[in-house]
Amino acid sequence: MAGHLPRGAMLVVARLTRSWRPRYARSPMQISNFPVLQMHKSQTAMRASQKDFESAVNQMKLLTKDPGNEMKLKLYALYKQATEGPCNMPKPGMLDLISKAKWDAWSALGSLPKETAKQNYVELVSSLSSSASSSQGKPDADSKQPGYETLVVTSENGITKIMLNRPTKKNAITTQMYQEIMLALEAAAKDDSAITVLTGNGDYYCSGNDLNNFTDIPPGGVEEKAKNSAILLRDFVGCFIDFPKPLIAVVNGPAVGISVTLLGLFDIVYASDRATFHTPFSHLGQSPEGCSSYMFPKIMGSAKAAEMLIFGKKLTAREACAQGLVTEVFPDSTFQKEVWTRLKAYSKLPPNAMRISKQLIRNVEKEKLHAINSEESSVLQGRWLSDECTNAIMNFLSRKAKL
Ligand SMILES: CCCCCC/C=C/C(=O)SCCNC(=O)CCNC(=O)[C@H](O)C(C)(C)COP(=O)(O)OP(=O)(O)OC[C@H]1O[C@@H](n2cnc3c(N)ncnc32)[C@H](O)[C@@H]1OP(=O)(O)O
Repeated sequence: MAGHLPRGAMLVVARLTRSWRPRYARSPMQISNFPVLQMHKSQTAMRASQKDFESAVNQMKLLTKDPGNEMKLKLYALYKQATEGPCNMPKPGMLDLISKAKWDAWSALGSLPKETAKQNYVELVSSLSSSASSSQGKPDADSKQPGYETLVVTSENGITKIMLNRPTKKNAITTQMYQEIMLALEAAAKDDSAITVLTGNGDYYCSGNDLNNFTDIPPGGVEEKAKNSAILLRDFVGCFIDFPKPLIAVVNGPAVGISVTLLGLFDIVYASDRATFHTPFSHLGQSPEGCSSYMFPKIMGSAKAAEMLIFGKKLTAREACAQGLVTEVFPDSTFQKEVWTRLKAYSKLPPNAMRISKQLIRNVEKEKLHAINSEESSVLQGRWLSDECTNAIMNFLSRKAKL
């Protein structure tokens, strides 16, 4: 919670709990009696109907364990979005902290369609039931994997899903999140799943590097910070280069910066027609990473790659598909249903055959990709120390500039 809400909101949002009295003192938890809450996440995504939504809403009323303030805000926001659409309330005053926290959570969902909000709500309630039944010691094959604060990682039906989970910050990637994604990929490489999926929670896929990462300066000063960041970047991208199984990006909304460049290292990229693809490196005084300086010209030709990587041209999903960066675009209203139906079918293909085919394709240029990754990281290390970059980040952090 600390990283996700303003401090003031964090302090007072605890007061939300007063009107959310846990019922565990009164009756035992009965979540396991509600089949909709035992559905797997992808199943709920595929099937979320009005009935599922209403069941999930009813189930929340019976929840006996307090899910925590952050979760309550997420559920509140999704409920409002699902029933009323985008936030239509006037922004509450600064001193009305509870209403402000709720307003922030709702408005962070932007123009997320009602249907998607409904599905996400059902999924979230389902994930609560998974962790509730695990904590009761019941076997739970599709439970949310523990140990991640910035991600929701689930494994079921042969699919490991890694979901970026900072929706109120548009899933901007913090230093902790880089580390957790690496851990999740490392675990997914070894687990029983056939395919691995990366996606985002909320209205964004990912807004790229969290620009606040640059404000945490170690005792060695900015030079040490730049050096450590370059090492982190190289290791992070290295995990994508080496990932041994089919890796699929489910781009649920706009994507910025490193979340776009990395797409060149995925095997499939499915995008909602609401998604956009933006790499504003020059605007930020930075330079491309994620092996995009090699992969983008290879995928889309050097002129189109230059337009994106040098001039920061933002592509729509359809443009990105025409350029070969995206595999297929789906209408946002049916995106989750269509994509997960497709992925579920792919996950049933023989896993070893898929793994071997992927490695044949990747091994041809794995060494080259590692060399490019090292070079891009080293160039960025220098960029991070430049005035152009420092000024751009200061502008964003002082809210003078937005993309
Ligand atoms: C180890 C280091 C490796 C570095 C690798 C190199 C990587 C490079 C890149 O990824 S470059 C791209 C960096 N990203 C950006 O420049 C995006 C900055 N964000 C924006 O321009 C906008 O926030 C937006 C267009 C993504 C969304 O605009 P809008 O819809 O108006 O929402 P808000 O701006 O109000 O955003 C909501 C909330 O999220 C915070 N936020 C969004 N993106 C970032 C970000 N990248 N870093 C930090 N914070 C971000 C934003 O500040 C708001 O927070 P608040 O509610 O004000 O607390």
